[in-house]
Amino acid sequence: MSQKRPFSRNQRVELKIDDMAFEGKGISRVETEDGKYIVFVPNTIPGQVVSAKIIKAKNSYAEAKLLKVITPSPLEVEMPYHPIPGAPYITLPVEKQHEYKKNTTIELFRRIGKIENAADLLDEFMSSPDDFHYRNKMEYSFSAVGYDRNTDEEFDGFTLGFKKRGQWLSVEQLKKDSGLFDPQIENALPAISDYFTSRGFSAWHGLQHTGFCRFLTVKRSFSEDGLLINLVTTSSELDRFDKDEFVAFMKDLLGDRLLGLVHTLNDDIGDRPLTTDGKQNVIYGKGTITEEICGLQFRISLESFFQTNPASAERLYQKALNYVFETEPGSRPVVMDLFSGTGTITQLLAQRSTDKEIIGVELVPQAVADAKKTAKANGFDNLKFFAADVGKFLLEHPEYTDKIDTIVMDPPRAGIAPKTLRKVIRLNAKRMVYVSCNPATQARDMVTLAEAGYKLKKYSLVDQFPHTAHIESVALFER
Ligand SMILES: C[S@@+](CC[C@H](N)C(=O)[O-])C[C@H]1O[C@@H](n2cnc3c(N)ncnc32)[C@H](O)[C@@H]1O
Repeated sequence: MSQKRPFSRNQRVELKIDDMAFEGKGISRVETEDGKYIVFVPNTIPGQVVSAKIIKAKNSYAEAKLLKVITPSPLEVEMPYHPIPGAPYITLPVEKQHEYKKNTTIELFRRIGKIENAADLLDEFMSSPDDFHYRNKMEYSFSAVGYDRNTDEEFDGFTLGFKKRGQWLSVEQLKKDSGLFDPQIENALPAISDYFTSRGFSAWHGLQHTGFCRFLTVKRSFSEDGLLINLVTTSSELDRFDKDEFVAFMKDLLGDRLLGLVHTLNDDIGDRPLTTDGKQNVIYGKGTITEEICGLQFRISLESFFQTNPASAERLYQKALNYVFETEPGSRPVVMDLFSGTGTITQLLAQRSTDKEIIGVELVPQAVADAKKTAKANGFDNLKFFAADVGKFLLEHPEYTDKIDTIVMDPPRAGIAPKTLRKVIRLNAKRMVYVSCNPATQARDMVTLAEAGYKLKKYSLVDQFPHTAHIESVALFER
């Protein structure tokens, strides 16, 4: 039934949040003459009263952007951390976050994936081994335009921290640990800011394209208990920058935990830390770190992709592997890992499946090169990696049809392109284990798989990113 829209675009409204939908979208049910009208407000918590701006107004619902929380929810608890845009639900107890993530994903699989018994097929909801300080990388921005969360105002001044939610210019100075990453480096950010301001260095101004300090990106190895830091600057004030003094300062701050310090020169106006022209110098220690997952060693450079919460990724992978190996392995000779990235799953498959040919297919050549290197270092020689688009690869290799018992696939957030999924189906595998960082696209793909005779047997959900809206899913399909 259509009704009159109670709100128009750009209107500022005050809303009480009643419930939560998939992806952590707060739901406000507004009383109108025609009944209840729904407004979705991402980054809000049931029970909050918020000020929001309508960005889309349809007859049946509207979407709004959070401007400010006016009254907190009775569900929220005090946190000792600096609030950041990347952790909008940190004040909601983790058990409550799990409840919302679980219920909204079940509902999504029911509604979009057409899985009527989605609640019964949930095998396990797995929490992250650590609910706090679980991340292994963070990117901080320097800015000449600051943001003050208390007054909600911008000001001219040197800051180092995270950008204000939803925009790219102003940055709020991170004053202490955010609860997500490494407390030692985050508690030290004010001192790093002071280091540069006391020596008269300027911060990047995103509109004027001027300034020296641009980004501080940090990678952390849990197994080495150390940090690899990349300072990104322009060349504008380079003649005054004393690298040795900066190294000494950082060593003093971090001690033995400083594994490497890289200085990247980036004069591009684009808002990205890494440049393409290679002006990167290791000014202290080493330029890569290593991490361990399920007993395998991975070398991580500044550029390479690696799971952001390794301890939780380990649980996710173990679950995926259990789904692959819990049924009778079958006699077909090939196992395929599609969208294989840096080859983590491929190598874990090789650990447990020595008599099969194991194939990884991944689009990004750099990731494939990393995968080959780590596979060699970990002693696997029954692996083949192809740098190719999955759809194109399958078109060019019809010989794998009927040769596979199990396909593992871990596509990006956008899911699997419909044409590519049809090619995967044509391989005629007996089982598919589908790992997804976006259950919304996985739900869409479930419909295509069901039409092709692949029945969802069970799935597990993994809370890889506590305090955010994200949830990972691993699902087993059988023909
Ligand atoms: C979620 S990641 C998979 C991570 C991988 N399992 C790992 O542990 O490193 C998805 C991967 O799919 C790759 N990708 C995206 N589109 C692709 C395509 N059309 N064909 C092949 N790979 C693709 C991305 O580059 C990315 O590495």
